[in-house]
Amino acid sequence: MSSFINCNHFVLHRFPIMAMRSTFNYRHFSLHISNASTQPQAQGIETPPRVGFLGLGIMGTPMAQNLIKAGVDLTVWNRTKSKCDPLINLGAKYKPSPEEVAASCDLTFAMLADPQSAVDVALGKHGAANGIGPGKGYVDVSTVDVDTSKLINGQIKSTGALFLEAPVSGSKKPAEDGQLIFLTAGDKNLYDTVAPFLDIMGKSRFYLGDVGNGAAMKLVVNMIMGSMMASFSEGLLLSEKVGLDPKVLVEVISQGAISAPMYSMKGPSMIQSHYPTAFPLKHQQKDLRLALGLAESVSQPIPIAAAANELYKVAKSHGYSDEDFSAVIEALKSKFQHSENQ
Ligand SMILES: NC(=O)C1=CN([C@@H]2O[C@H](COP(=O)(O)OP(=O)(O)OC[C@H]3O[C@@H](n4cnc5c(N)ncnc54)[C@H](OP(=O)(O)O)[C@@H]3O)[C@@H](O)[C@H]2O)C=CC1
Ligand SMILES: O=CCCC(=O)O
Repeated sequence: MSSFINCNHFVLHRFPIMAMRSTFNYRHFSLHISNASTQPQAQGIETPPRVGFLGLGIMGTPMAQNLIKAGVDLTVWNRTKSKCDPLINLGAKYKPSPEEVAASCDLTFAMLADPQSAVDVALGKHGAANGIGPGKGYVDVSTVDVDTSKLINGQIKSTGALFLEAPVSGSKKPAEDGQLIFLTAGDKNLYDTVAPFLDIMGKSRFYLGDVGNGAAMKLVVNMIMGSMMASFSEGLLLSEKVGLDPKVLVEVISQGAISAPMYSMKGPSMIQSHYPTAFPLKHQQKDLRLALGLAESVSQPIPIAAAANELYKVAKSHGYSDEDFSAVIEALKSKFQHSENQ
């Protein structure tokens, strides 16, 4: 049913999602969360774990839905309460603060917009850290920078709980289909404990060692993606300007060495100036900004990503923040290039 591939110290566990869903039974799941300062809790006792989910945006909602559909005992919270309602209708419980979610659950996942919101929800006034403690775990699946992840890790660990960072590769559709890729780092014990839940929401998971490595991996991946999308945008517009059919360009690319699913998925709608949001442009620009900080921290030049970041900033300034990141092409259209040069 599963295969284990060892790549040096990185271990990739692959489980076909359907196989996982058919074999996962939370009623027979034993919770083993321990660290140096705590004894294993409920070890050997078949306890249905209570799972919390904080942050029900584009990604958090389908991830939480998949947990509910798999039979997980789920408690949700979101800053805008109305986004909890569809999940409550599916059977989720609700608590009015991250603190109360963490206090009432064994494991708490968080899927927040950016570093500031991740810190606020984890460490703020009624944040999860106030309700968490020994025998519990906190899994932050948001895309944040290394320092933010380490800050949250330190505060969560100081309560006696365990911490795992687990940002995801894959967008809205993979989230809906339970096909995300988890880039995890932190407490290995917690990683092992949450693996069945990651396998409900995703198709693969990487354990990358110390806290910060998951955040860094995610930022490198999204740095590449942001630059690819900017370059693709230039190609689409250039092809059109020289009298080529951009639809044919998309087809040519799809058959060659630079083929990527992203181009085939986003190209046709970009040609029609249509950007249905899967990954908001503001989040792609946030990731490029954070990747630039990461590169700065080790004096690594990333001029292509720096140039791409400027384009996303232009697109944001013209109102495309909440559209899909493929709307970066708008920043290259003459109307905006002209106004930027004035
Ligand atoms: N969309 C995508 O394709 C992917 C996104 N990601 C990453 O996942 C994370 C979530 O992305 P996505 O779901 O698309 O984003 P959304 O913008 O759809 O959702 C953001 C979530 O964060 C909450 N939030 C924002 N600010 C605060 C705050 N100050 N306090 C409390 N909650 C807050 C929002 O609450 P509210 O509803 O009240 O606004 C919402 O639940 C981001 O880090 C993103 O970079 C990773 C992979 C793919
Ligand atoms: O962070 C967003 C990633 C989107 C994707 O991997 O398709």
